Amino acid sequence: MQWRPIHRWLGLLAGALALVIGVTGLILAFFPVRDTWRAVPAEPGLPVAVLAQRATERIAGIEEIRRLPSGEIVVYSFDGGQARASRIDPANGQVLGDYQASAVERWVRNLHRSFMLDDPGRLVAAGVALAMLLLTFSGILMLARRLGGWRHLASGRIRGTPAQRIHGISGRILALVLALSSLTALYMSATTFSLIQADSATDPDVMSVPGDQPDRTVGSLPLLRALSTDGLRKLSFPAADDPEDVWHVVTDAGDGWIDRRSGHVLSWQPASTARAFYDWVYALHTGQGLWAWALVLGLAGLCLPVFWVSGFLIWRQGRARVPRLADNSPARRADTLIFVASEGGTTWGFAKALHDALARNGHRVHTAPLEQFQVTESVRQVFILAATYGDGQAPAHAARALDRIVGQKAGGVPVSVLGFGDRQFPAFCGYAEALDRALRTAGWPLTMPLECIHQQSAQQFARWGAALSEALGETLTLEYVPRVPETFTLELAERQDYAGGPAGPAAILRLRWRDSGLLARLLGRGMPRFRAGDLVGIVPPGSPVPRYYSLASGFRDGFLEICVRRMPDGVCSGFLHGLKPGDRIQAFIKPNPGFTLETSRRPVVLIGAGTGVAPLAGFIRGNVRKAPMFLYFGARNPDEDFYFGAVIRRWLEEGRLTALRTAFSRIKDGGGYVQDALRRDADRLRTLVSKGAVLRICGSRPMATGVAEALNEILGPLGLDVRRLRERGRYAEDIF
Ligand SMILES: Cc1cc2nc3c(=O)[nH]c(=O)nc-3n(C[C@H](O)[C@H](O)[C@H](O)COP(=O)(O)O)c2cc1C
Repeated sequence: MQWRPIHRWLGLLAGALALVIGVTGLILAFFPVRDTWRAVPAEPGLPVAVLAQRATERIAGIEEIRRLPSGEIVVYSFDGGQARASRIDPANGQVLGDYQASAVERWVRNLHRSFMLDDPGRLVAAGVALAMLLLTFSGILMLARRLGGWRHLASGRIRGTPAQRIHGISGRILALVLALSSLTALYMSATTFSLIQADSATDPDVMSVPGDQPDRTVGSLPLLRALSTDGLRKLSFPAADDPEDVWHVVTDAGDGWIDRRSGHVLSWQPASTARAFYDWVYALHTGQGLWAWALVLGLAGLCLPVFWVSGFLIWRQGRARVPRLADNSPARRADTLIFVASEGGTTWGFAKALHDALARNGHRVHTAPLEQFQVTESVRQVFILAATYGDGQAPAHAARALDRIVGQKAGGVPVSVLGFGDRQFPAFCGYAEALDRALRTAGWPLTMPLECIHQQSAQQFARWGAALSEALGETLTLEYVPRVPETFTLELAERQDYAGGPAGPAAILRLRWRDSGLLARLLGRGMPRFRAGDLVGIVPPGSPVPRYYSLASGFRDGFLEICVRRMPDGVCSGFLHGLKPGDRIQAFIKPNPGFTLETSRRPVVLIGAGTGVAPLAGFIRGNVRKAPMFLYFGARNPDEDFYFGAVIRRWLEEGRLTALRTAFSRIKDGGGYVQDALRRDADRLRTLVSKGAVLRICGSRPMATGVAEALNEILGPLGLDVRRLRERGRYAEDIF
């Protein structure tokens, strides 16, 4: 089932009406709280007879006494030609004031129940409740999928634009409340339209036995003396002008009818389960008598506008991410098909480059989302470009695409898969692999073997393009220009320069941003939240291609810090090294969810070399809770390239860093390389890993390979290795 379009369209349409229901619901939730606040409840165990006796002594012409869910006692009377409803003090029957729902309350309630349109409006409101139920259900399914399965639903970190995070986080918190509100609303609508019977019992045919005796006083009626006010709902008095009329008492336990003269119980009907159920449904929906729950309901009402606006923004942002394909041939006429599975939209950029290159060569190319996979007669070749999400799963829109592909009979047309993923994740390009496996098993031929592109590498894509050119025997020029997301301005606040040794100088740059306001943030235009270990993309002047640097600070630190080595002929590093305090640059954030650290009390082992220490320094800086953190740092010479050295020592004193082990390769007795430092500390590392430690490695590829080899040796006795730690999400690398 394709939940995304259902969720989107229901959300946009029914969501607008749900706004009215949400806002009025928020206002209505206030009344149960006020009622509970105002109520003067009866003392526990007060017999109904005593309460009624006290009331009759103070008020003439009583017709009915009600106990409201808030505990308030209200007496309805008719005296001197005037009907009144009075709140009384059950301790003495004294009138506390009139009881009347305010005009505002009635107006809001009518709007909430029926949009002021009586029965047709009630039907629409029921439709909205049904839509809300479907929205909650589809939203939770989509969220579970996005987070990599049901087990991550409660605790998985929701990433994305501020709108996506607001939508997901508030949805996760309130899904249950919204589902319950919708279900209870539907049940109540069904009883209103008599589709369900709320109370199956019918009143017995009873009357008071005629006679000359006078009426018994209410205080002397045995049933009412036995019943407690705690369970009272209402007590109807017999009409003065009808000698056959009876007392009728309604309690949580059941209904009783009493002879007005003898005081005998004429009939007792225990409360039906249907009524008890309806009462629960009513209380759950309205919060009547459950003031704390009413507050939760109010919060849910408040969230509806937030949902709607954030959902609308997500829809708009999603549309903006998919590039326009000027010459997309109709599927039935195309000779080449390109199918795309993408969550964040970047894979579409690669698809467009392939589409344009093939179209330039005279192919009739049709590009579409993967769930539309269908190979028509005119087709000669098919390409699938697929990103992986969650735990090796499909992007949400393509969740059912694999079933669809498996369900189709293999033809002779070659289908090639190009995967997009990130090596940080244990299931690197897991979805592309699954697609490729399914296609091969089904017998589809291929033009190109499966290739997996790491972190949207333009170079890797170009290499794949060159191989494709060769395989097709035609010259293909893939012009992939990364779509640079909306950028923001950063201003250099300060810089710290290091000699850096033979590899060239390096600098730590601290940059600041100007606050862009909430609206801009919601629209995805402001300074996004980021965490140490995420990446900042910087677009140097005169180049369309951004370069990425690991972040040594988090948003909460109030600045953005990176450590940049000046590369020979490096366009971006040269530009950054030329910056002076006060100079401005354009940048954007690229989340690096596989690498950033979740807050926990687990020990953390950080291993890095050279400028690779930057994100690790960011983790230590953010360790305000002082979880056990161990840094293994490798450099050449402490005087040249011990980046962050001074501040790391300070963090060590403050307890943000538990222990520091350094290895300097170019000085005498410096300790060699970082992997040598690991081997020297093997016992401690084994203890930490057996306590559940999480490892983060950052630096060059040769360093990462050396570290992985050393750790495999060290962890061997524990029956563990890097691969297994990676699979368990405890080992991640950031390699440059
Ligand atoms: C929340 C999240 C989960 C991810 N999970 C995986 C994964 O399990 N395996 C993988 O190889 N890549 C994973 N990635 C990386 C993306 O697949 C990769 O960045 C891809 O290029 C995104 O393409 P898109 O922008 O078209 O969706 C994940 C990215 C995010 C943001």
